[in-house]
Amino acid sequence: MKTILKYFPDLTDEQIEQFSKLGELYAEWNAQINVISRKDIDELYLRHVLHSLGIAKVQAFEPNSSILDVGTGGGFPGIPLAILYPEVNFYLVDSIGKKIKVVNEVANALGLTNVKAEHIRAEKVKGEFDFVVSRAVTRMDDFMKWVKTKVAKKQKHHLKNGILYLKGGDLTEELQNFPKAELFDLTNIFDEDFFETKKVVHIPLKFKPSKSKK
Ligand SMILES: C[S@@+](CC[C@H](N)C(=O)[O-])C[C@H]1O[C@@H](n2cnc3c(N)ncnc32)[C@H](O)[C@@H]1O
Repeated sequence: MKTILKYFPDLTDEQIEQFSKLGELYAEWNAQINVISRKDIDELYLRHVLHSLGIAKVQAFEPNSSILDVGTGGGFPGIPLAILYPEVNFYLVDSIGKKIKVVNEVANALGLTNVKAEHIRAEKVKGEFDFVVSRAVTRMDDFMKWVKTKVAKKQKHHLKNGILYLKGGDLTEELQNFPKAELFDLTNIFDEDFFETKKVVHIPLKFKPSKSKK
């Protein structure tokens, strides 16, 4: 928990309490339904919580915006981001029902009213969102096929939109079809030793305004 406060010193008491409860909640749920590897549960705050919050250091979310977390597993990056942004609406999806059960249990135990979690494949999700976030789900090409139609084309009052994907490895080949992708290295954002998933890929999606009919 100290690691979180080091990089996010302005948390409210409620947020500190919610982040503090995560360790116990995941340990309890992981004993019943394995959603996090044993090795990682011991380093939950570094490897999962702070790691997920790397997205917030790349892009701050505006109140009332909507975020889709694709392949959230046990709730990453969605749950830590939902604690950090209580006024933002999060929709967490995964194709495995028991993982979504854990996400719902954790969100309820923390009183997170800004989280909706559903057992549904990414390809079947309806609606549009200001941002799509994700961590370690699939190759960039496949991922973009699933999600590119899910980023809001009308930007309403929001100035920004796009995709924020936490991904590891050498992304040169995977990103060659996405020239606008920007890469942010977590080791430049946090002074911590992360494991292999070190990059936040940000793909801003700009839409041309539709031409008015004459
Ligand atoms: C390696 S896990 C990562 C989980 C979580 N994002 C994390 O970082 O801890 C990948 C997750 O993606 C989910 N997944 C894979 N294909 C999916 C799809 N088409 N739609 C929704 N979820 C999917 C899997 O069920 C799994 O929970």
